[in-house]
Amino acid sequence: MKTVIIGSNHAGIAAANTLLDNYPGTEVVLIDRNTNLSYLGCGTALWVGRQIDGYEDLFYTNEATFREKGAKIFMESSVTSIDFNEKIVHFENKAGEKSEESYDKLILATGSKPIIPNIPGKDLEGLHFLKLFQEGQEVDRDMSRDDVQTVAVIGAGYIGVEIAEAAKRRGKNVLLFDAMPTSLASYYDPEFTQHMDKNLEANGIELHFGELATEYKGDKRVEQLVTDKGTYDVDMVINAIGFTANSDLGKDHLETFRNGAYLVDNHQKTSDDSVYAVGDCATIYSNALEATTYIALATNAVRSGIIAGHNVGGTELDAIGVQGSNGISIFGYNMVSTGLSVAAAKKAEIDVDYTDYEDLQKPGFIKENAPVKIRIVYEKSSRRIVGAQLASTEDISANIHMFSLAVQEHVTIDKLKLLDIFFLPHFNQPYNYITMAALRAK
Ligand SMILES: Cc1cc2nc3c(=O)[nH]c(=O)nc-3n(C[C@H](O)[C@H](O)[C@H](O)COP(=O)(O)OP(=O)(O)OC[C@H]3O[C@@H](n4cnc5c(N)ncnc54)[C@H](O)[C@@H]3O)c2cc1C
Ligand SMILES: NC(=O)c1ccc[n+]([C@@H]2O[C@H](COP(=O)([O-])OP(=O)(O)OC[C@H]3O[C@@H](n4cnc5c(N)ncnc54)[C@H](O)[C@@H]3O)[C@@H](O)[C@H]2O)c1
Repeated sequence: MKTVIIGSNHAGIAAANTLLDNYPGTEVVLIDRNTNLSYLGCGTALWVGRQIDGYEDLFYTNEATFREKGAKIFMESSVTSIDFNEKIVHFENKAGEKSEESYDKLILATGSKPIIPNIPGKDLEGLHFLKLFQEGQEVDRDMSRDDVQTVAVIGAGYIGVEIAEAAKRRGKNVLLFDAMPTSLASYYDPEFTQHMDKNLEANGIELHFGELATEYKGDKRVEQLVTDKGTYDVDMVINAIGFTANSDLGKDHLETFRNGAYLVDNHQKTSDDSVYAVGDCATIYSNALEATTYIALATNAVRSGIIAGHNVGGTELDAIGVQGSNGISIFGYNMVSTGLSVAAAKKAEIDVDYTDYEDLQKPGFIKENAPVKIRIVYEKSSRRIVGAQLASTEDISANIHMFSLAVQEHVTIDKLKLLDIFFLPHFNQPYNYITMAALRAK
């Protein structure tokens, strides 16, 4: 059997490795238009902000590894069209030479693309996006210019907040804009984001929330950013207002979600029996929403690639859904969340309650210690946990995995009240904040 995989980043790589490692004799062809594969975008802000030495270690595999495993791989080759009836993929390399590959099964792993603000001045120099490795390089180069003193970041989601920190670490004046009244509004409730916002301000980032960019102004290069509330002199702009699915190749043939992502079943199969879709170009099932949705994360890309790989290889494997678990660490302030915030539940018309608690991570007699804030969100009628948020300068990140499982398994808030949680002063308190939050639930 021959499988063609379009897109060889996290999702395509996971699908290819699953097939090559578990199904000997299977024929795998990978096609990607980029020069590189496996770039961990999560490292861009660390590298641009000089928290790590360089970008070299942000790649975890390469073309040669796939060749050694027996795959055919075409880099710098763009798929231009797919004949879904004849099962042929047409592609073109950078020299303009056209080729084609037939398939028995096709895996679409074409990922996502940044949403481009469609406002006047969008073709000026000094405007950036942050998706590809090459875009990270351009941002890094621009930040190295002496005449770049003020950087505007539009979108205070994950990319925006991370790159704002990086720009500040590079000594720039940083202005951070978002349409919402706080940073990270898609992931946390205001009771949590207010702490991140204070943290950003305390570290010298100028916040402009509830403000919409309307125009970029400049001669050749951007010089001003105009919003609905003011005009700002800027030397560089980084746009980070979210991703949308890159489904150009199959959107006329396959069923799609409201944002254009390929609709997939729990085997990652699309509406065409021979075609699978994985990662950021596909939908995903949310256990919190109990519905199909879209969540662009590397973690989901890898898992969905594994699922498609096995199903294509001949082992039936069902996706178990996701919670969209995520985390961020900015100037030493750590936040993690899973499932739905109260605001997200409200938007999805799920009637929820929540329980909050705040305490020191460890007993008071331990010197290296800091407060932890927790919120657990649960559905009023069923009492199932639908989400959790934690924040602290302590590393509280691993707690969120348990809440992810709780959401996945529809555990009720009442089940959490007497859960056996160990105590050791080096790590936590006998009256654990998770227990205390659960006990306080209405
Ligand atoms: C700056 C940044 C930081 C991030 N941080 C995190 C994080 O900390 N944690 C996390 O979980 N996620 C993070 N993400 C999100 C994560 O990177 C994406 O969810 C992930 O890359 C999705 O993987 P993918 O393989 O589905 O798609 P993509 O990474 O978008 O890859 C798609 C591939 O398809 C190729 N392709 C597309 N069209 C064609 C075509 N026509 N022909 C040939 N090839 C094609 C592209 O060249 C690309 O290589 C971050 C993203 C960015 C940009
Ligand atoms: N730490 C992590 O896990 C991590 C890090 C980076 C990226 N990612 C993922 O990559 C994807 C893309 O990240 P992202 O930061 O671009 O998206 P995002 O969805 O996290 O944030 C986009 C932000 O832009 C704002 N926005 C939207 N339209 C706007 C407009 N017109 N003007 C001003 N603000 C506007 C939104 O309110 C939101 O806060 C996301 O799925 C994200 O979860 C994850």
